[in-house]
Amino acid sequence: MEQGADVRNRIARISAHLNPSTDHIQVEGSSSLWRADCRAKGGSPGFRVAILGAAGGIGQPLSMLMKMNPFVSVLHLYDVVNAHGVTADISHMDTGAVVRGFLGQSQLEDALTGMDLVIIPAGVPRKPGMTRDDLFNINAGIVKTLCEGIAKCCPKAIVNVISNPVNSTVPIAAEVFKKAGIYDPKRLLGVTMLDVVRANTFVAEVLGLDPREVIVPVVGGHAGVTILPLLSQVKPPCSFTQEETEYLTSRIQNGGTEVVEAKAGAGSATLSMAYAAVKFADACLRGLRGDAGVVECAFVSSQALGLLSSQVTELPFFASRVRLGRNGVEEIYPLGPLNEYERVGLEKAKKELGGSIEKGVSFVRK
Ligand SMILES: NC(=O)c1ccc[n+]([C@@H]2O[C@H](COP(=O)([O-])OP(=O)(O)OC[C@H]3O[C@@H](n4cnc5c(N)ncnc54)[C@H](O)[C@@H]3O)[C@@H](O)[C@H]2O)c1
Ligand SMILES: O=C(O)C[C@H](O)C(=O)O
Repeated sequence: MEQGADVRNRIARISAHLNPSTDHIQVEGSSSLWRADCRAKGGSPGFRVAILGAAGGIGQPLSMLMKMNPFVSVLHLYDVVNAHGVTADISHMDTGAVVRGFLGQSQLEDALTGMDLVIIPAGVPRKPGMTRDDLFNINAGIVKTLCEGIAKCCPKAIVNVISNPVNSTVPIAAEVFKKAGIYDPKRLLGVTMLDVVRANTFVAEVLGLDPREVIVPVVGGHAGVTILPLLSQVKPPCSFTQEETEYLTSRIQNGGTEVVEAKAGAGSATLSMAYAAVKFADACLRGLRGDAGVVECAFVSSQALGLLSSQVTELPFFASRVRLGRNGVEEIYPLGPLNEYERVGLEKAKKELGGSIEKGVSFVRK
């Protein structure tokens, strides 16, 4: 049995590692004290993950799901509102990760220091009648500021950008990192997983299959015609009529708008996005851990591997199937054989994508 003085000493040692306003660790008996002590020193195995925009519609369910992820040992929840409320709530879940909350710009650096993976769902969502590009004026500045913090505090972290318009916010992040001299294209990934999740679901419906059995590669970008599902490469192998192809392509490209309209002014996809973001983050962590054969679609620099020969298109960024590993993107797969319908779609996608990328680049360079 520990004596009173020993317990007090332990509390004093733990306190030295904790911020009482942000850390939520149960301190009851000697065994829980010991656990808290180990974790406060980063003693438990696993990755350190920060979510920026953690109190939002995506941020909250994403935080909850990341708290359930067995690869996560430390979870930092940052927002400009309600970060501590969400943190207190999530910290009561009896899973392994230690959760800490950070509120407002003055705590951004503490939120980011030492992180292995940073997920960014911060920013405003669409309302009916808006395009994702209509969010640029507000979200570009938010992403820029957050990435400046990443460059300073965790330059080696893998960064998952969710904030729209992804086709522009990822180039913004790249430019910020270049300016800071820490840009590693392998570590910056735009999250297009929701397009894949939707494509798997809609294709499975048409084929009468379980969506978990279906894999649809979706390439290009994350807005309207830039979302290019490759229905000729669906697994398991199958074929579609022209009518099915047109229906599926249009439904996948307009999936976001379908949700925005159904929510009728109350925002855009949050729950399915949190699911998709966690699926993607989990893949990034499995890659970091050294698992083999982790392949997902993501919007990445076409030169992520520093080899012009690996460039999928002439554009500087493009969503492709990528293999994830210890350094982030380890391999970018070529588009593979496209049918005529997909070749036409690719040309449309590239035209729009080029302008969106350029808009992001010049926002930082101006
Ligand atoms: N990539 C995708 O597939 C995809 C899917 C759905 C939504 N999105 C995008 O994700 C973003 C967030 O959507 P949402 O529904 O969660 O919105 P939301 O408004 O519900 O939440 C956004 C959160 O960001 C926070 N925030 C704002 N400025 C911030 C800053 N400077 N630093 C930190 N946090 C800040 C807000 O306080 C809020 O909590 C939107 O831009 C939306 O378009 C992307
Ligand atoms: O459609 C939106 O504005 C949000 C997101 O990009 C989505 O695809 O659901």
